[in-house]
Amino acid sequence: MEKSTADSSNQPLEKSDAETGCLSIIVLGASGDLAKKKTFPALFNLYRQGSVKAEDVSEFLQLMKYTSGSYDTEEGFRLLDKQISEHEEAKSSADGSCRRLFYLALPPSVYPVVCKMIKLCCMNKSDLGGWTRIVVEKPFGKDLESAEKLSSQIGELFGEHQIYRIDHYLGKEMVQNLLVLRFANRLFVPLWNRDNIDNVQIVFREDFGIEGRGGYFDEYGIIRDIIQNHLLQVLCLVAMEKPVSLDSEHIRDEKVKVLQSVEPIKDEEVVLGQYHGYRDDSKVPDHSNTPTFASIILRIHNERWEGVPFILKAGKALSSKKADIRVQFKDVPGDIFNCEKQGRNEFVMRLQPSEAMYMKLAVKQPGLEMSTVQSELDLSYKQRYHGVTIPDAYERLLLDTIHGDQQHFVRRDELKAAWDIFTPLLHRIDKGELKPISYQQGSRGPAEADELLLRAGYVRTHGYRWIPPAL
Ligand SMILES: NC(=O)C1=CN([C@@H]2O[C@H](COP(=O)(O)OP(=O)(O)OC[C@H]3O[C@@H](n4cnc5c(N)ncnc54)[C@H](OP(=O)(O)O)[C@@H]3O)[C@@H](O)[C@H]2O)C=CC1
Ligand SMILES: O=C1O[C@H](COP(=O)(O)O)[C@@H](O)[C@H](O)[C@H]1O
Repeated sequence: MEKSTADSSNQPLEKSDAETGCLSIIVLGASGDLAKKKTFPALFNLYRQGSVKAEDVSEFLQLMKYTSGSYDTEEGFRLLDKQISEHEEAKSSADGSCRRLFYLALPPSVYPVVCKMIKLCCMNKSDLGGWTRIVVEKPFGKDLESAEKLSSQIGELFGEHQIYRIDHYLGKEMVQNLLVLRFANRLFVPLWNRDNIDNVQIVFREDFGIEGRGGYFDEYGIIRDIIQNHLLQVLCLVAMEKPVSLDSEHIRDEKVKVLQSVEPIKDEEVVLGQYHGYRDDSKVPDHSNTPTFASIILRIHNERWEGVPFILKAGKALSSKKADIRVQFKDVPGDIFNCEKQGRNEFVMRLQPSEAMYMKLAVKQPGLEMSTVQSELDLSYKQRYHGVTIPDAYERLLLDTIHGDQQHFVRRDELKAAWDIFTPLLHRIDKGELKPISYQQGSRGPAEADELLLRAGYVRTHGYRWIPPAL
């Protein structure tokens, strides 16, 4: 554990394996939407799993204390500190160490002042060890400059080992599976490169619009909301080299290298959309230029990926709700079965809904004739892992923060490299130099996005029909 009590240098003073002692989780912004929808349900589920008899939500609620106060004055934070200290004294654990986890479910504009107040009033004071950690949510900045400013402000108060920048996609089962799949299977090792892979798609679709989040969404748009963080993090795990070990720094070192190898985005490789009716939201200006859909090709300039387009696509108010990664392989040279037109090999990982991975491939059509058909090797989690509950991303990530594991959190240089990629494009959209194309709600988004996909080299399978296996 890090002993950060009397440490003003922001460096970890001491490490030990023990993660014991009184734990206080302080949710700042407890009455907000994020806390209601994600943070408290995740905490309740963690509590329920760790306790034998706590099925009852009232037991969980009894563990909570609510304090209200202003974010920019010492008074409220002194009171908060007093309450945490009382709790720590009441619970005084065998080794006397105390752990304080501050979860900032707040607008980023107040992160600096809140962090300042925590540092001033609420740090772990136990002489016997423990730690103070800060969890921050996205959006972490609006562009490179604002993100760096925010990072510097928080970085003056806390060490990188104390800051946990959440990207909840890194807590999803199938996203966490990526490293295992790529590096624990000999099957994939020789294939995962430009010699065999033609193109990669990382797709997020939602079948509902902004639903009351117009104020937030119009300021950020789909690129800042989904692509610059969630989809780009997935891209890193798809494209990175094998890390030296599973140590969080080793993994993040490799992710940074991928991000730094991304080439500048070209205008002709971007399609933006805005759904018809978006501007009806009372908080959205009548002439808003904010995209609710974007399809963007990223190109990675390195030995493994030169020439392979990574198509990142995200949209709101579309015909379906899903998130998946689709890796399309090249054609087989010298096709003796004349099966090329039936479609290429594709490896698909569906992150949601219903986690699955499947490989689309050509097989002999069952029967007397020597003809081929496109079929699949299918690992559908519901069928294969019958009765297993897959934990919510926030549950895993909260547990990681308690265990001090930063593997699934975004490091400062990673964040900077991510903003580096998208800032020029975002600035041009903000200035109105690039305009979104209008699309109908419940559609696939602008037809131009499918045209871009074809131009990128994606070959669609026609006539493929999946028959779900019976349970
Ligand atoms: N284990 C499982 O659960 C399995 C499920 N299936 C299901 O079978 C169905 C077919 O699977 P699959 O072939 O992989 O996926 P799809 O046919 O849904 O998509 C394949 C590709 O074609 C694009 N596309 C889809 N519709 C259109 C369109 N009208 N015009 C242009 N492009 C389009 C998709 O883009 P975009 O991604 O943007 O939609 C994607 O790039 C899916 O519903 C899939 O979920 C298949 C195998 C296993
Ligand atoms: O971060 C966000 O993610 C959600 C989608 O999360 P998911 O886990 O349901 O895929 C999205 O609706 C929201 O706009 C965005 O801020």
